[in-house]
Amino acid sequence: MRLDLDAVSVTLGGRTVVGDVSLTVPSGRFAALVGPNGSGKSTLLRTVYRARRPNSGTIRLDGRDVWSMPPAHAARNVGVLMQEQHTGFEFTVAETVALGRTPHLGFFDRFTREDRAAVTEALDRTGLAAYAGRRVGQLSGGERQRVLLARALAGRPRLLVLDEPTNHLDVRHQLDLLELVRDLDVTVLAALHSLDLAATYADTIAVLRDGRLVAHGPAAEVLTPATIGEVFEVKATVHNAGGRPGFALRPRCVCPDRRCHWSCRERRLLSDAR
Ligand SMILES: Nc1ncnc2c1ncn2[C@@H]1O[C@H](COP(=O)(O)OP(=O)(O)OP(=O)(O)O)[C@@H](O)[C@H]1O
Repeated sequence: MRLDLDAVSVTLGGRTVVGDVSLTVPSGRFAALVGPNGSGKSTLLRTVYRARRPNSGTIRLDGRDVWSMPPAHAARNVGVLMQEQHTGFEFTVAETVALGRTPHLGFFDRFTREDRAAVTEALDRTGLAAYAGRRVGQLSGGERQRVLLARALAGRPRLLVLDEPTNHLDVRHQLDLLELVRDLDVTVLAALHSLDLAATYADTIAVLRDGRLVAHGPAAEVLTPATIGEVFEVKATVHNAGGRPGFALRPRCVCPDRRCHWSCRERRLLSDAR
């Protein structure tokens, strides 16, 4: 499923937090959204899965405006893994994952063989088959994150929107999740904080700063020392890590006293605010 964002802007609290963002993710491709805290990544993702209507601009799935289509149609096509998503802790893993089939069911519909197969497949793919009967409240944060991914996959989406999907996951499960997502035959738009993971798994990287799209393209073209340095305010060196860019990052001093650490940056912000 092709995703097109055209001049998308969102204003919150009188401030433009996403400004005039246009980008395309072709069908089956994986685009990573990177940018500093507060740069508008989550807000932009929310416009795609219909949680936040943009003030202007359009979002199209295979050419159809997401905000004009019936909500159920969007829900059947778009799987979502948000930050800090809440789940009913008293539900079992299987029950939670089964909720991912909701957009496919009418009000009085019963679970069909296809629904059950989709849930089983999602549990298998995320390595959760053995957890099916466990209560979600008894799981670790990382295990719960996998349950939420399984719930998104159970809907057999054609577009996956992921907001920091590797939060709470240990290194192996971060890799497992992104390998799994990359190998699915779906389009992916994922906000990631790790430049290394973005460069390893995404076909293209979209860089946001202050709500604006600074660059979008293959990692080797976009994640340059100059762009990383400017956008994240760090010193970056980029090396070849097995055919894709790898990064060494150090703090960059932005203070008059040239002391590179958080507290001096905080002091500067405080003195600017006074
Ligand atoms: N409801 C709201 N009202 C006012 N401002 C908001 C609201 N929601 C978000 N913001 C602001 O919009 C900006 C973008 O927030 P957003 O959560 O999209 O950033 P982000 O890039 O996802 O950040 P992070 O990496 O920290 O998750 C932030 O400055 C945030 O404070």
